[in-house]
Amino acid sequence: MSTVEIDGLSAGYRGRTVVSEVSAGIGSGGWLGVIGPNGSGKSTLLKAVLGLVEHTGRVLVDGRAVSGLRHRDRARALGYAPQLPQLPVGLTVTDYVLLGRSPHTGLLGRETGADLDVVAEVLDRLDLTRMADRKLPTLSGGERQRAVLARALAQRAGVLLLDEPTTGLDVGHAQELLDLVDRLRHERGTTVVSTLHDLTVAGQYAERLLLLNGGVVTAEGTPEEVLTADTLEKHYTARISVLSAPDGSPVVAPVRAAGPRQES
Ligand SMILES: Nc1ncnc2c1ncn2[C@@H]1O[C@H](COP(=O)(O)OP(=O)(O)OP(=O)(O)O)[C@@H](O)[C@H]1O
Repeated sequence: MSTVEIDGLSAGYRGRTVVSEVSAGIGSGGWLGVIGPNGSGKSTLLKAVLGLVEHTGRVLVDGRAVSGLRHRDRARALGYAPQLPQLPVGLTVTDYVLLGRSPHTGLLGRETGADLDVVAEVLDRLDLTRMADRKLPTLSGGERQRAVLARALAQRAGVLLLDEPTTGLDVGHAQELLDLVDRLRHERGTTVVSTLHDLTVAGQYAERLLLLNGGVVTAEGTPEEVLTADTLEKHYTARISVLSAPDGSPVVAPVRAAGPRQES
């Protein structure tokens, strides 16, 4: 159960600003989807929320400035699954996911039975139990991606920051993972901020979407408000139709350029 307030957040690398003046508020148990074309600043925005890159502006979790939190408290408040994590080669899946428990372990850093229970539950929910003893480099891309998520979920933070969590996952595992995150938000009030490239999926899960282009917010609102053909064609430089799913949610369909088709 955590609220997040992002206030005038700008961020960049070596003096070059790549995210400018982003503000957004997310209520407890809310899901903000951050969308935008490649290089628009989505990952940088998540890293700035975590305080991992140079930034100005404020991020408040439950009214407390993230910049003022000690490392351990920050890790209890914010769980993070990066897009391209460095995976320690020697660790098994269980050892790696246990790292997510480190903000909760005692001074001696020893895990308890309760920590192991959390890890076992997360592995089960992400369909990783069969691989619990495997070394990370032996996993497929999609299995590795799920292990990264498992570690973030094991942190049991009030806020989850997920950077492209479904990259490399087949449609079934992607759905399973997003359904799991959705359940956490309903069961525990976990607040979610995620980047997502699949715009239809972004609209299915996020309550609100924030569209970045060139590091600035170019649209913000409900999926129905943001996922319009006009807005997407303009900001993605793409040909797009927005259809309506049986439940009324937007389906973003790319449209092939007119031209001769290869006949068989
Ligand atoms: N470590 C870095 N050092 C310097 N520039 C960086 C660094 N990381 C990202 N950038 C630059 O910042 C800009 C925003 O990158 P970012 O990764 O935030 O975009 P993104 O929207 O997440 O992109 P994608 O959809 O391709 O993952 C890009 O121009 C990128 O080249």
